[in-house]
Amino acid sequence: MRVDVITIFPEYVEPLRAALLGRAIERGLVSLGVHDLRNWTHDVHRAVDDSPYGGGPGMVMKPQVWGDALDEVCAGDEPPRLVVPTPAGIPFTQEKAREYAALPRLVFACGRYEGIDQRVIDDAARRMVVDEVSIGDYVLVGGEVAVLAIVEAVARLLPGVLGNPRSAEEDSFSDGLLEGPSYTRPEVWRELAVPDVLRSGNHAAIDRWRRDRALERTLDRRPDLLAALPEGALDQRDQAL
Ligand SMILES: Nc1ncccc1[N+](=O)[O-]
Repeated sequence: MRVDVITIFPEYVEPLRAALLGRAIERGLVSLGVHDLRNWTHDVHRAVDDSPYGGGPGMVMKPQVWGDALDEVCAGDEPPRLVVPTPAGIPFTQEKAREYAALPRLVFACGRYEGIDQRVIDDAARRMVVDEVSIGDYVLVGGEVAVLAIVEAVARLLPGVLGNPRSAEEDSFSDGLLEGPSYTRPEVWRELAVPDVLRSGNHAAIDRWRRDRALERTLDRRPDLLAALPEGALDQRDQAL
């Protein structure tokens, strides 16, 4: 997979080259390009923003600069998926991460200030699929943090990136529920014991216990996820909980 990030703070996304993703890059599973948006400015001040039409606070990023940057970075036979992180976007979910993990190319446009001139999105949408996505209902200063989160969520799904591929299948959200509690040695720690069933060796009982804890936690913390489960996802026993 080829990932390109366009930002005015290229150093902000350098962490992508570390750890998990660093290994994926070394092994050629992901190739990463980071581009400084200011390379496409033409004035001595290297301006990337201007005041908003209609007034209002803050600044808007200029269409000409972004247009030239996207023309160059998105060039190629296969148009990339253009991902624009914004608090005004559709929710980025594990399902979206799985969708992106199947794509050959992702280009991330990191907006700062009050966002990017809408015509940049509208123009790009003439040539490629553009996703405006949000990683949460809060306002960050720019899209770079969202890119770190999205690229990590996607890269860990790529075959060969994670040591144990099963963990990607079994983590939270893979079955629509939150993951329940986990335990490791020692059996008792500060007078807190590991639930007996987990040491019973009875795998059917263990799976049942884990699903019950996941259902309870999801009901308690994210009832919206329960409501979103496909028809029939909960069996009789689940309903009883
Ligand atoms: N929440 C956000 N705030 C600023 C930029 C991007 C954002 N996001 O969620 O992708």
